[in-house]
Amino acid sequence: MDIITIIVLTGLTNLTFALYSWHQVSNPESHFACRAFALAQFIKAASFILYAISLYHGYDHLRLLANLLIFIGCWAEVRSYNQLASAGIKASFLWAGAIVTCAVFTWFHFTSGDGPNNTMIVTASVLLVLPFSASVYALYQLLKQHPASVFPRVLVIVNAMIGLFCFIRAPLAASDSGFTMTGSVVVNELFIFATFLLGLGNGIGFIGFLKERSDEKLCVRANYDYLTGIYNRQHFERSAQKRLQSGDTFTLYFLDLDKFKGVNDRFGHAAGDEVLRLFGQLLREKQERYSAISGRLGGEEFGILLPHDTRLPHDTIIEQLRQDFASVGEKVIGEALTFSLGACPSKQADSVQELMHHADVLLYDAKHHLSSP
Ligand SMILES: Nc1nc2c(ncn2[C@@H]2O[C@H](COP(=O)(O)OP(=O)(O)OP(=O)(O)O)[C@@H](O)[C@H]2O)c(=O)[nH]1
Repeated sequence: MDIITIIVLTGLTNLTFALYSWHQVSNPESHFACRAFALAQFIKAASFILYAISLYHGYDHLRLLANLLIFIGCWAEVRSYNQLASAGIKASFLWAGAIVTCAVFTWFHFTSGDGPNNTMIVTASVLLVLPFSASVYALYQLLKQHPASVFPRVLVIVNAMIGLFCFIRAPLAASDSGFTMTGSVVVNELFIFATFLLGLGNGIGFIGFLKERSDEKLCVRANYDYLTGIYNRQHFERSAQKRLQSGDTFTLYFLDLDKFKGVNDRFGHAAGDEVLRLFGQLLREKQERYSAISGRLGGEEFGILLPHDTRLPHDTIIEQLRQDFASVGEKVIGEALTFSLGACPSKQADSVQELMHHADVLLYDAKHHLSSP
């Protein structure tokens, strides 16, 4: 495969990533860095296609333009990684980087004589080390934030390797006057091909990372209650069913906040939300401390599944919860709040639905008792 073909392929690959990322911009789950990445890929795609045309026809000034677009595309890519990782690279640094690299390259282009000579390869290779170093810095921040994800690792390696290749290519080109883009230096073809493969890894790494994040967000949305951060009803029931099937013994408690409508009516919906949020937090603490499962089952209805081997007796845990909830009420609305509950031990039912039904009947009795004079 000759150099021009590889460059065209690189441009088409960039174009594919650009179109995909651009399509993702309208997806509400996607990261806002998608737009910057799409823009960078469009610029790079244009630069590689122009570069191929300039080599094919021998248009020097078109090649200068293509080279400048490559620099701008690489700095635009740094911007997208910077946004993705919130790495804190200032916009002024990116602008300065782009302007300086473009200016230096243009100067060399007009002073080193015509043609795709090796001085230009040396200059481009050296200058490209700068944006790739900045990319590695931003992506390393991303890796630190998401150490379990494979994609930031791939991105760091890929960008470090491209930077390294540029670094190695510069002295090789400088020491061999035949090392040009139009000459058939195998080493240069290998460099260009490796850069193409690495560019492929770059796009896959970025898109893979975005996909992983958006899947994670969807998973959280599907399984957790947005207000309290604990499981939603569906996930609570599923988790409880798993415990039941695995033969664990536990008691399921159905908790309903008392006179909650009054909280909303007298203190406003925001205060009501805050009470719900803090109650969810209390349940989450119990979940973490006692290997329990807690969930919001409906508006002001909650569930907690307490295993039978908890350090403290269940009565004590529930009493603590009552006291903590009273304090939440004091804090948010200046009055102690209470909840009613119904409980059902796991051995009394074969399914979670049955367990919840029994607990609900007892809860109803408790509520009825509460509202009776
Ligand atoms: N602030 C807020 N209120 C909610 C939310 N979901 C449900 N509610 C309110 O919870 C209240 C539940 O009212 P009721 O079912 O009458 O319950 P209650 O007032 O606690 O009465 P008892 O259960 O009989 O003590 C309604 O006013 C709902 O609007 C929510 O996400 N935020």
